[in-house]
Amino acid sequence: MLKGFFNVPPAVNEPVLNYGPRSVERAALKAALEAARSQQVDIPMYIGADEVRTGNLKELRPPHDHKHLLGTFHFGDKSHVNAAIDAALAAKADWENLPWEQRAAIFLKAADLVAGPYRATINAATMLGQSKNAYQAEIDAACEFVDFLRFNVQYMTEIYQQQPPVSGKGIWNRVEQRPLEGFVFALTPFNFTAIAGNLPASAAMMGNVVVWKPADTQVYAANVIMQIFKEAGVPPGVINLIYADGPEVGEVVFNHPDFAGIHFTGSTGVFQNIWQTIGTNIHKYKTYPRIVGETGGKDFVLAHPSANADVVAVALLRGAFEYQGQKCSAASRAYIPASLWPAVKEHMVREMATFKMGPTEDFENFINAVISEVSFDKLAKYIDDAKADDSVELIAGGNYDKSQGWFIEPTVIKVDDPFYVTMCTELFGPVLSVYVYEDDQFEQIMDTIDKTSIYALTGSIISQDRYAIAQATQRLRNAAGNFYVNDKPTGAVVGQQPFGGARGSGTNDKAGSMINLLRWVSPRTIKETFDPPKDYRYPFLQKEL
Ligand SMILES: NC(=O)c1ccc[n+]([C@@H]2O[C@H](COP(=O)([O-])OP(=O)(O)OC[C@H]3O[C@@H](n4cnc5c(N)ncnc54)[C@H](O)[C@@H]3O)[C@@H](O)[C@H]2O)c1
Ligand SMILES: N[C@@H](CCC=O)C(=O)O
Repeated sequence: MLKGFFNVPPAVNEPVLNYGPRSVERAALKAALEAARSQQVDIPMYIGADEVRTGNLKELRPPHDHKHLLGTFHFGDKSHVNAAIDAALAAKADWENLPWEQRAAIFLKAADLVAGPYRATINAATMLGQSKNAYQAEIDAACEFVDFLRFNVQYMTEIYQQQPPVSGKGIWNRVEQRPLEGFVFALTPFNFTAIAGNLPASAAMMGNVVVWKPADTQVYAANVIMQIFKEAGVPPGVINLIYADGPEVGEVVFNHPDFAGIHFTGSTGVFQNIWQTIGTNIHKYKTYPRIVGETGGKDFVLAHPSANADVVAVALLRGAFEYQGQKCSAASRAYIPASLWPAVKEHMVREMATFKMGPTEDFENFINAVISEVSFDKLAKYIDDAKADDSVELIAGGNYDKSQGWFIEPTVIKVDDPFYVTMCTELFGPVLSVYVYEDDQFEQIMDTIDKTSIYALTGSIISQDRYAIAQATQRLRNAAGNFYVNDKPTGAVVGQQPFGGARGSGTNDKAGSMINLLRWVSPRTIKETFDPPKDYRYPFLQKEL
């Protein structure tokens, strides 16, 4: 066995490629898209060393082209959840006893595979399966995924290096970071390929074994992630990928005595149900499970009267509509001073008329489809209700069409009531609600922002007045876990802006940071005494002479 204090290559952010006309990366991506469209994949579950095919097939179709079949995946049931847990527990001893540098090597290799030979494949899968355009796929499936893997390896070494600062005379104090006893359950959302890969990988990196269930609408790219993990050398059973009905999986996982933790990203309601179930079952577990959940948002942009109207408009155009507003961080409520509104509105309406909407394979399309018919119908209903409401003014968009794909036109509505339903509820789509406040009501509007929704994920202040920036930073300190000054509220970068919100937005364990990795270990303190006493009597017990 190798012995040494090893350093890992310092993590740096993966450069974002630009996919401009005639670029090498654009050609590679176009070829990968064509290859993916020209075949139908048959996607198994991965349990232990086995690829499991049940014959209970579910179809995968691009959200922007629902007549095209990308392939099918094999849906499982409770027996497969149990099999995945058994496979994880069987792999546990070997995996947790593997020297940490070997685990590090596997995930560093996975990062290089994503950055290199799999880049076009994983981006193409994300573009087709989740309807992200080339740039949105690149910053997610390629760059953020690579960053998660490389930075987490570095944080892992930093965690292992943290040792008690003092060892008294004749004593050596040490801290060991044990993997959790049992298995970790990774439950991942549809909207970020990087998050889907990171939730199982971060727990596994720290020596845990994992059962991973992605969203049905993300299975197409999840399958590529699993191929990368396998090629990188993740041993069988360490990460088991299953597809089954969420509540059915939950019933098995949350009743299992070896359930040691959940790594969740998704909606607030689902997470709150999970937490409640875990609480009810707490006596069934061998250890108190770690509960990590990053959840929904109702993210705000606050413009101060001193703000530049173009900066505000661009923060909203990008923040609200990139990836069709399906980012937990998406700007979905804006507070604009009356003096600035005409210029902001003019800029937005003018530019939104230039948005092209359509399939991801046409690189001119800035806007693509929303993820599913369920999401489409929900968004269409909110738009219809808003159009029918006298207190709401339609500023832009408002149309939708499901004939080819789940297309919702980017929509801006202006509301008279700052607590109108679309100001409070997470819609998860390209609908931005704007409230125009009187210029002298800046302080009052911050109180309104703070109490409008249950969430506290991201938010922005846009201002050229430093006093206003300072005031908003202080007053809104609990309204967002990621706060932006003169920027849009989306696009956090691993290693630069650790990501996560509080209140109804999650446990704020900051994905892609040391804070998150600490949730997947259980420290053991070891005290060694070199010359232990051989008589129980302390000096004070001796008789005074
Ligand atoms: N805070 C963050 O970092 C962050 C990041 C990405 C997405 N999100 C949030 O995720 C949501 C969008 O993703 P989504 O639609 O995939 O979320 P979702 O909650 O519908 O699904 C998340 C996962 O939970 C599973 N699931 C759903 N219902 C379940 C149940 N009753 N029991 C067990 N499992 C169940 C799904 O199959 C999926 O794998 C939004 O609310 C968004 O804000 C948050
Ligand atoms: N981390 C991403 C959002 C992830 C949630 O969907 C961002 O900062 O935009």
